[in-house]
Amino acid sequence: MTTRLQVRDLVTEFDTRGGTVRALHGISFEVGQSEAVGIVGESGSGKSTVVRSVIKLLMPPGRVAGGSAVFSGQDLLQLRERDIRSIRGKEIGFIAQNPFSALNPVVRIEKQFANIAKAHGLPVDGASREHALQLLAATGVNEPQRVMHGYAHELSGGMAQRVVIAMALFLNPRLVIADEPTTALDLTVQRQVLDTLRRLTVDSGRSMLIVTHDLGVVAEYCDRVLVMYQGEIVEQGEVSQVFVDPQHPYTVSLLNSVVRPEGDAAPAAELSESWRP
Ligand SMILES: Nc1ncnc2c1ncn2[C@@H]1O[C@H](COP(=O)(O)OP(=O)(O)OP(=O)(O)O)[C@@H](O)[C@H]1O
Repeated sequence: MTTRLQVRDLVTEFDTRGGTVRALHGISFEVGQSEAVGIVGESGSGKSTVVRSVIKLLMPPGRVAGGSAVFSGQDLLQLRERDIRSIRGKEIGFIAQNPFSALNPVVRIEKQFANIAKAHGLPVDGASREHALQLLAATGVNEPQRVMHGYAHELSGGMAQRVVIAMALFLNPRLVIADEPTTALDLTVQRQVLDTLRRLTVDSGRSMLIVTHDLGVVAEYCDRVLVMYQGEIVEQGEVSQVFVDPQHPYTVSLLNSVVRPEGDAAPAAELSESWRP
């Protein structure tokens, strides 16, 4: 399998008043071509920090303190801001948890698509507009023409997230990174959006790295899984392997939390209590 992203010994720290907090303790993983990799783990385990570190979208006081993230032969972590910007959007699409934070409230959706193309020196013409409309339709946006003319505030959360996904796919990135892309959506919409995301990425030869707290999403949409606990990957492997025969006690407790007879998932705090390193 061709490796698309190779992360090695990633260390990320947050400088706080109380001192330096190490959020990632040297983690390593890969994402292959045509592969969807899920990152799971309880709240605060470091899932978002991983993806934000890799694409250099970590907000201060966070900083990468070590390691590498090689994509297309270059270490993203060593790139200057200008250079990583030319990769983000074009070669790596990013979908954040809150779609409204990714959309500009005062610019029409159509113009936002155009701005993405312009930022990468690509033509804005009838063909690019048609491509945007097709992506909006493919992600399940009703009346794409009307949406293109409108503003973000006119959209429901579900529609806004579909627009953000269409924007992330607009320049045909080879890797799409999504941080809890469907958490804000209701279950039916969640499935539709994830079906579309998988079809437009992995099924089209691209790769996907998706952060989620939902093991069902991983089981259904991912090929491999990384299980995180307190800033470390405690287990990783094929979903079919890890979910059927987990090797690490934390993975076991995580899986048990969703397959309880009474059908309730254990809250994260309880989950931590059930397994201590
Ligand atoms: N602004 C910050 N200041 C200090 N420490 C932080 C900050 N943001 C994150 N951290 C540290 O990084 C750890 C990982 O946070 P992160 O948001 O990556 O976790 P997560 O697994 O994505 O959680 P969630 O599922 O709730 O989004 C936290 O437990 C905390 O120790």
